[in-house]
Amino acid sequence: MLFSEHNFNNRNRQVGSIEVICGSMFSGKTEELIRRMRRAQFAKLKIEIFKPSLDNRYADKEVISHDSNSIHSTPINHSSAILLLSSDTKVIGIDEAQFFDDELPNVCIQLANKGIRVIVAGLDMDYQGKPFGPMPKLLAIAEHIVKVHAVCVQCGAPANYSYRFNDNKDIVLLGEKESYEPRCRHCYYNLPL
Ligand SMILES: Nc1ncnc2c1ncn2[C@@H]1O[C@H](COP(=O)(O)OP(=O)(O)O)[C@@H](O)[C@H]1O
Ligand SMILES: Cc1cn([C@H]2C[C@H](O)[C@@H](COP(=O)(O)O)O2)c(=O)[nH]c1=O
Ligand SMILES: [Zn+2]
Repeated sequence: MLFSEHNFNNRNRQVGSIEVICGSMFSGKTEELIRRMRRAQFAKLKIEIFKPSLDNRYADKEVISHDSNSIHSTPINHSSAILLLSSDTKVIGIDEAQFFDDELPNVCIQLANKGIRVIVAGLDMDYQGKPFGPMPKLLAIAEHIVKVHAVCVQCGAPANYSYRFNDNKDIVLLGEKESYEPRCRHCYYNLPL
């Protein structure tokens, strides 16, 4: 099993954990997060999903995938709000984790140590191919990691990078297909054939 849906140990204690879903844009991170959260709902577990309030691309109170799948979420300004807003919750989902503050890994540790299953989705790299925000720390502390891949729009290979085709140099620049496309290593770095 890639991740643990049964969060009880053999002493029947509830055991928390941290799962990370990472990859480029359009790789299916949000779809995978929604899939896992829905399965937890089917298991009648109390769930909560959080996203950074700066990511208001499609909707304020929903996480929406590029395929228009959606699930209710709570926008927050700082990761510490998750600790206040998640009483009795058994499974917590966090989308667009790359935009959160550096406290997010600590918050996830506190939640997991309380027995909560924490599922985090985010871009591992920014458009420059550099580690993005708190993602490297989250990957280091996670029990379970899955890296998903989009399809390179240039050549059809699995894509690991988010290529930005405008001149804006800010690390944070919300956008979709008008500004970004997923690319494989060859096409991202324009390597010779
Ligand atoms: N180049 C592409 N490769 C893969 N999926 C793509 C591509 N372009 C659009 N999509 C769509 O994006 C969906 C994944 O969306 P989403 O889960 O929101 O991705 P992420 O959260 O990783 O950006 C796919 O199921 C597919 O419908
Ligand atoms: C690479 C990169 C992306 N962003 C922004 C663009 C989108 O608004 C989100 C990523 O969304 P997705 O669900 O993973 O498709 O992040 C950015 O601000 N800076 C970047 O370098
Ligand atoms: Zn390619």
